[in-house]
Amino acid sequence: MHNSTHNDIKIIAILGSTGSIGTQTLEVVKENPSLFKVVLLTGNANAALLIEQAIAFRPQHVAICDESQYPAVKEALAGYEIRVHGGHQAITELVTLPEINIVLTAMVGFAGLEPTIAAIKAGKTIALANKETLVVAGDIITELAQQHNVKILPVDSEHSAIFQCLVGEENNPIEKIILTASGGPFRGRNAEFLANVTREDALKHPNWVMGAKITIDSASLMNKGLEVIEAKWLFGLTADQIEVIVHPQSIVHSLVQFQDGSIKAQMGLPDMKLPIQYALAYPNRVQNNFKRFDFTAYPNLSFEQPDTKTFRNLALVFDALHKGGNMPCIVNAANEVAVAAFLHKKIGFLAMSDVIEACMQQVFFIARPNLTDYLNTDRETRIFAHNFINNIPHKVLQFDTNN
Ligand SMILES: NC(=O)C1=CN([C@@H]2O[C@H](COP(=O)(O)OP(=O)(O)OC[C@H]3O[C@@H](n4cnc5c(N)ncnc54)[C@H](OP(=O)(O)O)[C@@H]3O)[C@@H](O)[C@H]2O)C=CC1
Ligand SMILES: CC(=O)[C@@H](O)[C@H](O)COP(=O)(O)O
Ligand SMILES: [Mn+2]
Repeated sequence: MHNSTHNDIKIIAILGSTGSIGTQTLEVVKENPSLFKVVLLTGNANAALLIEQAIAFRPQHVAICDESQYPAVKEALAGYEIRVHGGHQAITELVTLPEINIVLTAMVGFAGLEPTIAAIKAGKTIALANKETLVVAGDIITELAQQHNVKILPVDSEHSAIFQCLVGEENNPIEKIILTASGGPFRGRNAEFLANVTREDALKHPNWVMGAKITIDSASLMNKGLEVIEAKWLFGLTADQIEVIVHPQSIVHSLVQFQDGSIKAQMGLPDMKLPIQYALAYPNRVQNNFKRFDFTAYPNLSFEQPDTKTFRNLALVFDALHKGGNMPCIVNAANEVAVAAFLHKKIGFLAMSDVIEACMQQVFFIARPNLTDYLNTDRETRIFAHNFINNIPHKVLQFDTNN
């Protein structure tokens, strides 16, 4: 384990550097060259951006998961002292490089699980954006982190907020946490309206610019469901200690209530660079020029109950949490397939919850899964979900007058 003082440079691997979190992380690194240096950048298919990032930041290694893009990246970086790797397995090996202090997991989906496990086993601090890792196998990840004395520092804005509220409260038990949700672009809408929304409608998040998958998750409230499970594992809570409240302005990023009833909140403008910087610089705070919050510009911060009858995903996630075992892993895989199908206009918005519910009912339940069980559950759920989608009657496919 490397211990850093305020003045030590931290050596960072960014998994998913070509995405929304990845590119913002590079902005933070660029602003703080005396604090952070990247040694590994990875992308899935965006070879052009990965090449551009490699030339700008000069990491020792880059890896592209989509092996068909490997020759292009290799050729473009031939004149530089940068080693180019291809395929998923390369990432799982590269995260163990001895010089790495922090692995920032910003790839999307289940693909984050195995590299994160490898990084923890190698003793690396994890700056965790990839919430799906904890949703799928939170028990294994948190136990491994304890065994290897590894910190998991949250990047997700809500969890960073809670983490920041807990500083100095190490001996004070949490009564409950309150996760804020924006409510997404369809807040206040009914099922009749949701039946006809398109991918373009759902991709218009009111407050955050993010990757497509998490943006759809936000619109369906699945993002908040995934965050409930993420919070359970990060902070050692029961489902009953986690409340979700809709806060359309996304200024209060989340809250912690202690046993004396006192509530602490962390606030600020919606900008992921702050939680990214906090995770990388932890335990220090670093001066920056991010736009500051002005209370008078937001005279009405509001809060309301989530509508879990219309947005069924959140209720399904609480069911999955109460059932435990491999049920959250089933929910995650079903949701990944459903979101991809929605983005490809194969199913409508409401059908995403149908896919998840059917998988929860039909995929084999395992009360005490091991890692192999999780990998099998993920694979079997995807097969079941694809079959289910292929059998959905035409009338519930996504309706889009533009096509
Ligand atoms: N965006 C945000 O503000 C927030 C995001 N998060 C979480 O962070 C993670 C990343 O989100 P976001 O940055 O928005 O997503 P993006 O879709 O913008 O970026 C995803 C990144 O992962 C890479 N990637 C995609 N599929 C795979 C795969 N199968 N294997 C390896 N790498 C892959 C992409 O590569 P390429 O582009 O080259 O294909 C890209 O670098 C998600 O888990 C999300 O829930 C959490 C809080 C906020
Ligand atoms: C920026 C971030 O952390 C996202 O997870 C965000 O919270 C999504 O917004 P919703 O509250 O709409 O899910
Ligand atoms: Mn979040």
